[in-house]
Amino acid sequence: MSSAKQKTLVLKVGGALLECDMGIARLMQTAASLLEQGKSLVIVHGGGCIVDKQLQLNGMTTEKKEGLRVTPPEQMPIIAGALAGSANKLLQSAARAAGIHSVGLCLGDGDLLNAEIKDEQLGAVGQVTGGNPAYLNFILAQGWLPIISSIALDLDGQLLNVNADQAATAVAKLVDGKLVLLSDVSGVLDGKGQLIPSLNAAEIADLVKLGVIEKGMKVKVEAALEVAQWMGEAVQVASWRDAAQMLALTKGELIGTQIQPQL
Ligand SMILES: Nc1ncnc2c1ncn2[C@@H]1O[C@H](COP(=O)(O)OP(=O)(O)O)[C@@H](O)[C@H]1O
Ligand SMILES: CC(=O)N[C@@H](CCC(=O)OP(=O)(O)O)C(=O)O
Repeated sequence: MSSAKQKTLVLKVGGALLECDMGIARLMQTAASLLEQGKSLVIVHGGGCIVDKQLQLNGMTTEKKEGLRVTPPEQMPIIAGALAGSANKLLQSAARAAGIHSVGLCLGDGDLLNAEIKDEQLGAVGQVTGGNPAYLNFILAQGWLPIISSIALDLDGQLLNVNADQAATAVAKLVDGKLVLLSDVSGVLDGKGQLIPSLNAAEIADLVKLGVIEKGMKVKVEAALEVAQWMGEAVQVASWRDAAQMLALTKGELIGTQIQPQL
């Protein structure tokens, strides 16, 4: 087996998946199939839609700046509850139903990854700093599936809200793994809604300038590009919604858009 095949696969899921029982079940079937093949797998998740709902139920308004949620510290208990609680346990529950032994974590568990305030104007939004893979490696060595939310702790113990694509990027780097970002679209789409099979840094910059790549997808491709550069291999952006892509993933085939490193 080549060393590339032995790399831990980090799958990031988020968005509307958390509101789609069929999508969650298919994701966990895919995970079960990868684990049966002896693959080492980590799931990192978001759940922006659950956060939106919980904040609304609590009479709070919310806004995003360039794809990142402005997080007033008083909203943090609700956001942490939505991501590290509701979303994380929803996925764990589906993992159990698919016969998977999982461990639900946030970025702060076992000091996996530390974080610091990213920008005072965004409030309690975290930017991941260094970490320690020991606890994650222990879980993986048992053959268990870590399911990690994007809630982090700073060195003083303050809870911080990290964008889940950026959290997945940091986890992939931590375990020197392969990263696949699964969203509700089949990959990065061009101005006509067609899938773009491959993108490099210059092409991404052009599409961002033209406004074709925006909002959450801008954060996603920039996170993907950072990991691709760091690892020297492509990061895939694809869809959890697409049954054919999920099947291809279990076969180790390339899916969605390949975000290419600069060689
Ligand atoms: N060029 C693009 N191609 C595909 N999706 C795009 C593009 N530009 C913006 N988007 C938006 O980005 C969304 C995916 O980002 P995001 O909502 O953050 O996903 P997730 O919550 O799954 O991480 C898509 O549903 C789409 O609305
Ligand atoms: C700072 C920031 O934006 N945090 C995100 C974390 C969750 C997330 O990224 O969820 P998706 O993957 O579903 O978008 C948020 O509060 O929505």
